[in-house]
Amino acid sequence: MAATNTSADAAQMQHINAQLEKLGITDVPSLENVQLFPTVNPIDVYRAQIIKKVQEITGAEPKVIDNAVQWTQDLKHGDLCLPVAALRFKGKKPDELAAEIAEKFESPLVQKPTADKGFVRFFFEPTALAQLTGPTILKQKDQYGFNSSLGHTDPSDPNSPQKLVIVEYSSPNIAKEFHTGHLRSTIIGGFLVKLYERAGWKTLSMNYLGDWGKQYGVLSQGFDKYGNEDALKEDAVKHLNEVYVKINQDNYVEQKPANELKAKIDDLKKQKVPPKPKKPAKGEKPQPVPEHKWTDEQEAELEETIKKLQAVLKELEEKPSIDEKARRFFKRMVDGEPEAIANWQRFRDYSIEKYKDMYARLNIYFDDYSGESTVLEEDMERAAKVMDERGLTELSEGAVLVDFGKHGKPKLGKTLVKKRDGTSLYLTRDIAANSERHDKYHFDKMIYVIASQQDTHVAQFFEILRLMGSPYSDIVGKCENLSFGMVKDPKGQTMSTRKGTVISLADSLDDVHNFMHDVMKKNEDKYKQVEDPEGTADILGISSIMVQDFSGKMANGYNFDMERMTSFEGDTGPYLQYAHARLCSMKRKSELSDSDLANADFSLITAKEGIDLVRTLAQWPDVFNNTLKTQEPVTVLTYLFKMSKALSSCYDAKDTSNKNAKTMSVVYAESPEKKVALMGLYESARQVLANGMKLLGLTPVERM
Ligand SMILES: NC(=[NH2+])NCCC[C@H](N)C(=O)O
Repeated sequence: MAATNTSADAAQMQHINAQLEKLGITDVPSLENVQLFPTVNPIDVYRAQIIKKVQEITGAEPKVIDNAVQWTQDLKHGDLCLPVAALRFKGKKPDELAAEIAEKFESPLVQKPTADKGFVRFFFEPTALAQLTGPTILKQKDQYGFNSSLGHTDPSDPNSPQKLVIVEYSSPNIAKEFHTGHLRSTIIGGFLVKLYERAGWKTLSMNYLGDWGKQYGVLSQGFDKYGNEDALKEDAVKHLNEVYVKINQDNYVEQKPANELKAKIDDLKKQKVPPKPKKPAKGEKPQPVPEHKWTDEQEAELEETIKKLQAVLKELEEKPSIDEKARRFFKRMVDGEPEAIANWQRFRDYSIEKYKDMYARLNIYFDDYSGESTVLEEDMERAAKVMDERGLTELSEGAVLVDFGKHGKPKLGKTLVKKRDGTSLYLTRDIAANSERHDKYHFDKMIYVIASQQDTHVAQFFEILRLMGSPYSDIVGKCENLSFGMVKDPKGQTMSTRKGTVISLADSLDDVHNFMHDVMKKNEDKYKQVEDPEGTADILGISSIMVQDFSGKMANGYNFDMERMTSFEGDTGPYLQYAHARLCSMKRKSELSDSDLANADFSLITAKEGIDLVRTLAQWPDVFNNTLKTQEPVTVLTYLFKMSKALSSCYDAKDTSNKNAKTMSVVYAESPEKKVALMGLYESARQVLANGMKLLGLTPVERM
């Protein structure tokens, strides 16, 4: 859980004021509008300035101006821009108003703006921007860009209580494969938790294990037959999966004769019914109906055969099968029989232990391992009663179902909420768990990170909760479903356990690890200097997977392509890690300390490439705020690649504005002051890169 830093904002403001004073800039709007921004960053000073001046010129409300001012996609369109139509100003045409604002606008921080049709484009004074931004980043370090007041019930009061968000994610099924879908849920959920923490929320990571249902009755029988204590302790996830696969094969073989018989009977029954005439295609004449010319004896004979087969089937089905035994066993588990529960409990505990190892590799920790098994029968009973009282449910052949068509949502179809034998379902458990969590934690928001294949399931359970009325409907009002697209194989094919094409988490982590380790070993000198090469290879591998996952919108699927994601070229994890490690190496070689850099004179950064890098670094706080709105990791990632590109164009840039200036290389700097300034700039870039990477859940490496 995150903690807030109550005095941070005041301190930040003081620091910025001191910087401004040093720059001799006093006409900054007494910074009154800065209170619009919960956390103060240089970019906010510019916003405040623009708001103030635009207010003076147009008389528009500061809040309205604040909402209208946008950042630009490309620096050539300015640092911030104002689409004047968004001021909702009656009387003047947008381009006239834009021209008027550009004409009258004056500020020591901002150059003369340009009017571009209905837009006013603001370009910051580069020297002042560098002198404000660089020192701010070097001072705020791993806090730069984040906004810890948003998670408070009153963002302007750091002493007001923090809000709580529960993120439910990962949620694998015990004994079944931990597949790429679970991996995707895990890293997206991990990102959301970090995002909310950085915005000052209290967060709770919840893992809702698939650990209940008849399949655990199947598993128990499998363990009796194929289980091995040592293997269970060694790697429960792997072992239980093997056992589960074997017992399911047995189950399949066992049921094969009955299933074949069923198919045969269906086939015979079909023969009894005369074939239906085919619907004629457009323009075609109706075909004559083939005659059903069976004699009565033949009919009777067929009838007889069907009866015989049905008798055999009945006999087969009455033998206690694995399936039937599993059903009975599960019933005993539901009834809480200690003997029935004992094995299952061990399976669960050992599996969690193993999951924890895997999560640690991904830098992810859960506060609560709940699961389908933890949902209380009495809560499901209570929910069932409410559903009944509200007229939501109906009986159908002994089972209970909801027909959404009768409640204005025909698209959601029908769904079972209780089986004929009275046991609960996945859906029933989700319904009851929702309010249980609220009773336990009183969350302000809960986000379910679930694969899009389950969109209908989530839509159904949310809708049922809404229909159930208060308090259920109030609680579901605080819930969000974050649905993500499917991960496919490199050729874009669906991965399936049956086809043997599912990539398991452990295997894919090991594969990328090995790949990156081989890459590292190719450079012997560097390799020798890496303190923990195995650990570093792991981090690089995981970065590859995560960056690939975050490269598009979450709703879109992608192809799991080991070759592409591990490449050092293109927008990949290794590329970002390399950019970070290179900056670290530069700092080591410069032999400058943080306190040397604290005195960096950023006015010495004059090359266009350097200025553009500063301008990009100044945007980071806005990118963070925007990410909170989109909740999309790609918002962060796109920015980090843009920034890394601005950075790499600095490496061989020459300062054309200054005859004596050399390249932007720290080593060849023309004076000790310039060396410090350049290193200060690169260290600021490293800090922003690290902040962004960590927000995504990546661990930036110092050497590789
Ligand atoms: N509340 C939920 N239904 N969460 C999603 C659970 C995912 C489920 N265990 C699965 O692997 O498919």
